[in-house]
Amino acid sequence: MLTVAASRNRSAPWPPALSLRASGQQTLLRVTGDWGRWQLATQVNQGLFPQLDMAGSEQAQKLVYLVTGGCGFLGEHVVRMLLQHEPRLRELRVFDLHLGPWLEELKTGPVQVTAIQGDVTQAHEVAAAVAGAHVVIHTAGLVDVFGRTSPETIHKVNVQGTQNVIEACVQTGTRFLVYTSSMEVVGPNIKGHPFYRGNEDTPYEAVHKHPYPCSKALAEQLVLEANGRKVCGGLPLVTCALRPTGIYGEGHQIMRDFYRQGLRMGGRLFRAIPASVEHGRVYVGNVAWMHVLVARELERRAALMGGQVYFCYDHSPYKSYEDFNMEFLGPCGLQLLGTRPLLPYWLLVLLAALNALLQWLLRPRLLSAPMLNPYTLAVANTTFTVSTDKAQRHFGYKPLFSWEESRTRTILWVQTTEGSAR
Ligand SMILES: NC(=O)c1ccc[n+]([C@@H]2O[C@H](COP(=O)([O-])OP(=O)(O)OC[C@H]3O[C@@H](n4cnc5c(N)ncnc54)[C@H](O)[C@@H]3O)[C@@H](O)[C@H]2O)c1
Ligand SMILES: CC(C)CCC[C@@H](C)[C@H]1CC[C@H]2[C@@H]3[C@H](O)C=C4C[C@@H](O)CC[C@]4(C)[C@H]3CC[C@]12C
Repeated sequence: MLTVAASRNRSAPWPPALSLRASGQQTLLRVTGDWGRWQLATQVNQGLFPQLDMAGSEQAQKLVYLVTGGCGFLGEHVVRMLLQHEPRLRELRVFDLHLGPWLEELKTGPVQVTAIQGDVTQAHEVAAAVAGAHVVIHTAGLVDVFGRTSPETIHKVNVQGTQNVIEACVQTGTRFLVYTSSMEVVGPNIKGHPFYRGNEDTPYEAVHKHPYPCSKALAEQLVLEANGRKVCGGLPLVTCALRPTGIYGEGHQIMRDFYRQGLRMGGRLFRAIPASVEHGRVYVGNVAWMHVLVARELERRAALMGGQVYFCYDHSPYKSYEDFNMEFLGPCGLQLLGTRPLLPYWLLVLLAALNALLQWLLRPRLLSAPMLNPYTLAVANTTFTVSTDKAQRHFGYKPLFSWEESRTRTILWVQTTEGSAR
């Protein structure tokens, strides 16, 4: 018999903990949450759902994986996905500048989870973490399009950090490197050219000025050029890069910010971008799943996949940035007002420029950075969507989560994490 139990405790009254039990004995599925996080802690790591293990549980647990940035928005999903779907794992190293407390709960399963507090800009720390790993999934990065961090720091973390990861692989003999790149490596470009449902081979003039896309483009290039380099022991390094579009899902900070902003404005948001501008989005669970599959298949299909780039995609609908957000914020009680932008575009451009000027004048004293600046406006206002099947052709990727599931999970997350804020 299956029972579902909900519990609330005084110190963390929301969200409630839900558990699914078989015959009143063993907990099969536990959904917990705390004030800042939505956590889905399945017991797959403890061997209760062997049928979910996609790679066949008969294989010995022998592999060591390292996930850099493993405590970030995407990184946490990659870590949890690996524990669920990579039965050959013996040890999972989670490397991050800031370690999350949720890592503790993962340490009780059969896979050794090793938390490593470290900085990718420190070559010796990276080399120590990489030594002995079979696969490195490099998601660590500084994601800043709001001008909170200096261009030098963004370059140091995203480019020098990636170079350190590559050199560590070469020095220590690690052969498989998966890099989390970004759609921003391609575009939108500074000329505002649309990229309409393009694929990895669609010609596009990729010209950047902003430090974030520049750094991601350089880092991706380093990773791809490193493919085939001889690592310690003489075998070739196999690398590839995944390019997510705008990721959404449980833990997405910007979605949370929009929700809070809507609540502050009495449940209303005002349309700023025309509904006809399509912005590519992909569910975090599917992006994580792509990382797991690439990491698994890179050895067997090295000749095909080495040095390749793959957009991350799923069945999320093509919509404008704001209309897409409303798929989640609508069911949470927010309304997007206007079928057309409230302000004329020239005024938005002016406001964005004013924000940038103020930020420049007040630096380094300005602690919070506005969402609207010339760069974010250009990205939100330029069509950029992908339509491709390259990942399916090369390594059999199919989205693990349907659009309905991705949507439901995201709505639940917004409701639970922000329930207390109302
Ligand atoms: N969020 C998106 O929409 C999106 C889209 C495309 C690509 N990406 C890429 O995905 C990756 C993860 O992004 P995210 O959205 O999860 O961002 P995030 O900020 O949530 O995660 C990044 C993680 O990297 C860690 N990190 C930062 N600097 C570090 C350093 N010097 N040393 C070690 N760790 C460090 C952070 O502590 C954080 O945990 C990034 O490389 C980003 O460029 C993100
Ligand atoms: C004009 C305002 C009303 C809206 C501003 C929205 C803006 C903050 C959003 C729009 C598009 C977003 C980016 C996009 O989803 C893709 C990426 C790629 C990824 O590598 C990093 C994040 C980033 C740049 C998103 C940042 C937030 C953006 C610009």
